[in-house]
Amino acid sequence: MVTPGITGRIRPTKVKKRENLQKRKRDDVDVEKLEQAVQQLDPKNGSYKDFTDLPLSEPTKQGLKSSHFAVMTDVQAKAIPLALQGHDILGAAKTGSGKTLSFIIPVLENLYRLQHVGPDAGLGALILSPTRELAIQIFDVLRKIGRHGHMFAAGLLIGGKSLQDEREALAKMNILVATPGRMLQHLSQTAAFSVDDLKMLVLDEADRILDMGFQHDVDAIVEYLPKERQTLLFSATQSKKVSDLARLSLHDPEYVSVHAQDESATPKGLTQNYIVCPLEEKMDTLWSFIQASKKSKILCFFSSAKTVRFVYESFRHMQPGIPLLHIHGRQKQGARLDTTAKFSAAKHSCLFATDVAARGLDFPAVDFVIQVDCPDDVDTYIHRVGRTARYNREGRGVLFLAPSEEEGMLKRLEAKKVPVEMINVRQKKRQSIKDQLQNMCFQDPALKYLGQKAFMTHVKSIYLQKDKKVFKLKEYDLEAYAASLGLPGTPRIKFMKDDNSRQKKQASRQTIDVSDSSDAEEVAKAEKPVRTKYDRMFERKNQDVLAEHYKKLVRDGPDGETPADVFTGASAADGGDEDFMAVKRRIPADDEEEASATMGTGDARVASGGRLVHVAGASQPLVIDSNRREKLLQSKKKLTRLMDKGKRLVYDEEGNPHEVYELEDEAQYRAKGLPEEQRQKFIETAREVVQNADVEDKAAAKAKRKDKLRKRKERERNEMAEGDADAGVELPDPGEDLLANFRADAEYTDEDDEEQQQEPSKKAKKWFESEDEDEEKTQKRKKAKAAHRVEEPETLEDIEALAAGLLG
Ligand SMILES: Nc1ncnc2c1ncn2[C@@H]1O[C@H](COP(=O)(O)OP(=O)(O)OP(=O)(O)O)[C@@H](O)[C@H]1O
Repeated sequence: MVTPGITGRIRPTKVKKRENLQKRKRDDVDVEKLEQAVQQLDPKNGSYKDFTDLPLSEPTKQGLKSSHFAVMTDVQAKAIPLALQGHDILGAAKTGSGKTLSFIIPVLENLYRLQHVGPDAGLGALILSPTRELAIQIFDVLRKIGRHGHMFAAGLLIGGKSLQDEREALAKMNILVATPGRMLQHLSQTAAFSVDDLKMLVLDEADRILDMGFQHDVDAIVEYLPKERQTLLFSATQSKKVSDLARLSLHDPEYVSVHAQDESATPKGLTQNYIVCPLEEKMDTLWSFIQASKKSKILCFFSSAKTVRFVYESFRHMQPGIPLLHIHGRQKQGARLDTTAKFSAAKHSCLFATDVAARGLDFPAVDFVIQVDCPDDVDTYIHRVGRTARYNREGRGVLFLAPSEEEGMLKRLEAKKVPVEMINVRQKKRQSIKDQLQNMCFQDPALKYLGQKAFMTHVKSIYLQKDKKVFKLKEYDLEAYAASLGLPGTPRIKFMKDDNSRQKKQASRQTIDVSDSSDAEEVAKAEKPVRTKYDRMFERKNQDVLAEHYKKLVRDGPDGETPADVFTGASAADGGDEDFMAVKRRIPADDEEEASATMGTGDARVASGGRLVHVAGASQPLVIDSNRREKLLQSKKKLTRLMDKGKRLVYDEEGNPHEVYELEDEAQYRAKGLPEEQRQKFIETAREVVQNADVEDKAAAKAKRKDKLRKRKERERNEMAEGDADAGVELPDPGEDLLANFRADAEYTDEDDEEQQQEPSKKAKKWFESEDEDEEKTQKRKKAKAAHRVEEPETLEDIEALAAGLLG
C-alpha cells in the first residue's frame, strides 16, 4: 500500500504557486541557519534535554509539540544530535525507550536541510522494518510528526496491494517505510524506481533485519543503494558484529548504547517474575491466571502459530469472561491489522501471539506479558517482555519455565542483566481444565486435530532449538503434555523415530525380563488400564474422523506399539495407553484362529468383550461390541464395505480359471536360467507352434480343395453320362469361388498374399466378357484410382483448395 504525500492540501493553483514561492525563499534562509546550528552542535556534552534544545525545522517542532513530546528520552538525547550531523549510528536502547523518534526526526530534518523534497527529488530515505505491523506503526509516527508543514511525499511499502498501483506512486516518493521483501521486489521489478539519490537508510529492529531470515533480501537491497549515504541502526538488543557492519558499509559508526551503564537491560518500571511450571500444567496455569486477571490487558506469547490457534479456540469455547484475540504470521494481513487495532484500543483483553508481535509494537497500557512457551533466547525474552512497561510506565512480565529449562534459562538471563524473580502459583487457585479440553476434543474433531498439530509443532520447535542447555527434549513429559491438551493419545512424530527404535530395543529387553518371570501374564493384566464405557465411546467417536490425518498422527504399527512408548520409553509390558488409543477393527484371520482356540468354538467372544459375527461374503469376522455395530449388520449398503471385493479371472482352453496376472516368484523365475536364454527359448517354442499350426492349416485347406475338385469332376462325369446337349460350355457352379479354383492349382505362399494386398488380383474373366471390355474396365479403374488419389487432401493447401471448391 502506498499512501501519497504526508501533506498536500488542495488550494487554487495561483495561490498555491505564490505560497510555494514564498515558502521556498523562507526555507532557503531557514535551511542555511539550521545547517550552521547543526554543525555547531556538541553531541557528546549531554546538555540537550528538550526537543527545543535542538536546531529543528519549524514543521518538525510543531509536529512534536502537537504530539506532546517535549522532553527527550536518553536514547533520543544521545542519538538525535549525532544523526543530525550525519553520523552513522548503531543505537541500542531498552524496549519502549523512544527509539522511533530517534530516527524519524533526523530523517525529516536531514532531508529538509538538503531540500530533498518533491516528485523530482526521488527517494531520499528508506526505513526498513521486519514486520508489517511495525512498519505501519513507524509510518504513523512519521505522519504525526511530519504533518505540520513538511512537503515530503512518504509511503508505506508492505505488500498487500497490486504491484502496479504501488509502482505508479513509488517514483514520486521521498521517504519510504518498507518491509525488506516488498522493497526488494520493487527494486528488481520496477524500472522507473530509482534509489540513486538515497541519502539515508534506517534499520529498525536491526538485529532482526540483519539475521538469517532477512539476510538475502537486505544484502540485495543494499546492493542497489548508493555507498555514500547515512545509515542508522536501532534495536533493543544490538550486536556489534563486524560482519554486519561491513555488510552495510557503515562509516565510523557512533555507538549509542543507553543500557550499558545501567543495572538492567529491561525497563525500570517492569516487574519480572518466573514460575516453574511443567509442560503439562501450562494450560491449567494459564487459564487460572486469566480467570484471576479479567480486568487486565494481557499479552501471551507462544512458540508456534498452531499453539496460538489451539489455545485461542479452546479457551474461547470455555467462555473466559475476557475478550480473547490472537495474532500469528499465518493470518492474512487484514486480520492481523484488525487484531492489533483491537488490542491497542481495548481496555481489558487477552491477546495470544507468536513472536510476530514480540518486536517494536507499541500497544498502550499492557498490564501483563506472559511468556507461556520459553523464548528461544534472551533477546527474544527482552523484546517480548518489552511490550509492557513502555516509556516510564509500569508493567509485569511472567515467564513460564519447565523444570528442565529453569537452570539454563536463568543463567542466560543473568548474563544479560535481566533480573527475574521466582514466584509460586497458588495451588488452591489453580483450576484444572483437562477434562473440559478432553471433552471439547471429543466433541469437535477439528479442535482435536488442531491440538494434535499444536502438540507436534511445539515438540518440533523444542527439538529444533539451538540451545540444548535450556531445551532438553527428553526431560519433558510429552505424554502428559498431550493429555493436558485434551488429546486422546500422544501424536506420533517422525523425527523421533531414531529415539523410538532405541526405546523399542529397550522395551523388548524389558519384555523378555517380564516373560521370564512365572507371573508374566498376571503382571501384564494388572498393568493394563481398565477400559471404561467412556473410553470405548471415545474410540468409536474418533475412529472414523479425519481418518487419514489420524492414521498419520497415531501409531498403528504391526508391533502394536503405542504413541506413549515413543516418548516415555514405556515398555511393551507396561501396557501403556494402548487401549486408550487403539481403534477397534476387524480381527485378522490369524487372531481369529487364536481366539477360537483359546475360547472354544461356537459363540466366540473377543477379549475386549465383543461378539464375533461372520458376514456373508466377508473373509473375516466382525467384532460386535456396541449397538452401533449391531445396527451396521442391518444395513446392506454398509455391509458391502466389509465384503471382499471380487477377483477378475481368465479361463484357459481347458476351462481352468487363472488370475489375470499369475506371477511366479523370483526364485522360480531364476531357476529357469538367464532371462535372455529364457526369451530365446520362448521365441523358438512359439515359432515351432506357429509353424506346425501353419502346416496343419495348409494341409486342411489342400484336402478341402481336392475334395471340391473331386466332387466337381464327379458331377461333370454324371452330366456327361446323362448326354446333355450343351456340354460344350463349361458353367461354373453357382456360388463357387473362382479364386479358390485358381489357388487350388498353385502353391500358396506369403508373397502371394502380399501381392494381393498391394494390387487386387486380376479377376478371372467372366464367360460373357470380351478381351476389349476387360481392357476398358482396367483403364477406367486406373482413372478412378488416380482421381481418388487427388481427391484426398494431403496438405494444408489441399484442404484450403478443397474448401475453395478448386479440387471438388
Ligand atoms: N520523548 C518522549 N516523550 C514522551 N513519550 C515518548 C517519547 N519518546 C517516545 N515516547 C513514547 O514511548 C513509547 C515507546 O516508544 P518507541 O515505540 O519509540 O519505543 P522503542 O524504543 O522503539 O521500543 P521497542 O524497542 O519496543 O521498539 C511510545 O508510545 C512513544 O510515543
